[in-house]
Amino acid sequence: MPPPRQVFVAVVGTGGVGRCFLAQLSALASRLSQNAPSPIYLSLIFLSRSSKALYNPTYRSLPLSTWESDLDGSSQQVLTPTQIAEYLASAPSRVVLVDNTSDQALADAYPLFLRRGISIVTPNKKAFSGSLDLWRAIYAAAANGRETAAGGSGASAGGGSSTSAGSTMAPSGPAAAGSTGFVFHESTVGAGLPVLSTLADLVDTGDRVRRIEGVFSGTLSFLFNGFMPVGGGTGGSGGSSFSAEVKKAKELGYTEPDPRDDLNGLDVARKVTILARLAGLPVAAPPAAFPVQSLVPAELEGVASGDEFLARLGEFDGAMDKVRKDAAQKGKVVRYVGSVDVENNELKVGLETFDPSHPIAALKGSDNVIAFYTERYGANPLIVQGAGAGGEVTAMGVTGDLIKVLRLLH
Ligand SMILES: NC(=O)C1=CN([C@@H]2O[C@H](COP(=O)(O)OP(=O)(O)OC[C@H]3O[C@@H](n4cnc5c(N)ncnc54)[C@H](OP(=O)(O)O)[C@@H]3O)[C@@H](O)[C@H]2O)C=CC1
Ligand SMILES: N[C@@H](CC=O)C(=O)O
Ligand code: NA
Repeated sequence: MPPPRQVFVAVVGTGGVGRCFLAQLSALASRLSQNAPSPIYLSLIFLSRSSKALYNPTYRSLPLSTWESDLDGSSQQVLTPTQIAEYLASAPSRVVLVDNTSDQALADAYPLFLRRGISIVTPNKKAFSGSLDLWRAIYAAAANGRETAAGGSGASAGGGSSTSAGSTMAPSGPAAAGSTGFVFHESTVGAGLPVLSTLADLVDTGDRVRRIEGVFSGTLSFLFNGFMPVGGGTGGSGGSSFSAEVKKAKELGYTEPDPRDDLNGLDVARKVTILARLAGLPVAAPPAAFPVQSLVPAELEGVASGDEFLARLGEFDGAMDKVRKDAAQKGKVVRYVGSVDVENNELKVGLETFDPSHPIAALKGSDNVIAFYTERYGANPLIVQGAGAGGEVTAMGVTGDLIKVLRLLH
C-alpha cells in the first residue's frame, strides 16, 4: 500500500469567502482522508484574519470544527507576509497558501511564496491585475507558469502559438525542479465559474481568441437587474432605488469589502485585465491603461469608509434615475459590461444600453455571462454563465483550485 500523503494548508482571510472555503475544506479533508487505497491528509496549519492569527511551531493540525472561536480567542502575533513565508517554508510537507483577502501586501509576496515551494490558490485579483512586473514575477516563479505574450515571450496576441498561464499542462522552467509552488486563481474572474480554465483550454489547444465580452461583476449585474429589470416600463421606474440595490448587494456578500471598488468599475477592469493578459496581451494596470467608467458620485469618492459611502449614496439616486429614464424612453435597459478585443488590443469597461430581448438584459440575480469569440467557435461564441459572486460559489472555485494543486503535487 502506498504511504499516506500529507499536505499542509494555510488560510488567510475568514470573511464571506474565507468562511465558506473553510467549510468546504473540512468536507474535502474528510473525503480525501478516506480515499482508499491512498488517502491524502489535509492539515490546516495556519489561519489568520487582519487582527488575529493561529499557528504553532510544530505544525500541529488546527481543528477545522472550532476555527472561529479558536481564532477569536487567540492572542498570537499577526505575521507579516514575509514571516508567513518563513513559517510555511520550514513545514515538513508541501504547503498550499489560500489567500481569501483582497490585500495588496500579501499579493506582492506571491513570488516569494512560490520560490519557497509554497503553492497559492486565491480569489484575490490584486496580484494578477496590478503591475505587469508583479504578474511576470509570479509566473516566472510558479511551477505551472509558462511564458505568455503578456509575460514577454513575444507570441502574437491571441495567436495559436501563445500559451496560457492558467494552464495545468506540464510545467517548464522552474517547474522542472519540482520545488517551486503552483498558482491558480480561477475565482478572480466570474467567481467559481470556469472562466480562466476555459480560456486556458482554448489557448492551449491552439484556438485563436478574438474577443471576450460580457457581464463580469456579480454586484453590478445584481444592481442593474433589480434597478432596471426588463419590463420596467418606458417611465423607467420599474425597479427599486440604486442605493437600496447597492445595500442589498453588500448584505448578500457580493460586493468588495468597500463597495466603491465595484461601483467605480475597477473590479470589472481588474477582471478584463486578467483575461487580456491570459489571452496574451501585455496590458498595464487599470484604470490608467484603458477607459473605466465610474458610477461613484464625485462627492463620495474621498469619504473615509465604505460604510459612510453607503450611508450617503441615497443622496445621489437622482443621477442614476436619469440614466434609467433616458434608456427606458428609448425602449432599452442599462447594464455594466466589459470587453477585451484581443485582435485590436482594446479593453473597455462601462455602461451600455441593450434591447430587452438581448441575453445580457435577461440575466438574473448576480449572474455573470462571458462570451468567448474565437476562430473555432466562429459567429456563435462559447458562453459561460451563472452566479458571479457570493461566498459559496467563490469558495467553490478556490476549493477546485486546491484540488488541482493536490493533483499536481502527487
Ligand atoms: N465575495 C465575492 O463574491 C467574491 C470575492 N472575491 C474576492 O475574494 C476575496 C475575499 O472577499 P470577501 O470574503 O468577500 O471579503 P471580506 O471582506 O468578507 O473578507 C476579507 C477577509 O480578509 C481579511 N483580511 C483583510 N486584510 C487582511 C490582512 N492583511 N491579513 C489577514 N487577513 C486580512 C479580513 O479580516 P477581518 O475579518 O479581520 O476583517 C477578512 O477576514 C477578495 O479578494 C474578493 O475580491 C472574488 C470573487 C467573488
Ligand atoms: N465584488 C465582486 C466579487 C467577485 O469578484 C463582484 O461583485 O463581482
Ligand atoms: Na472563475
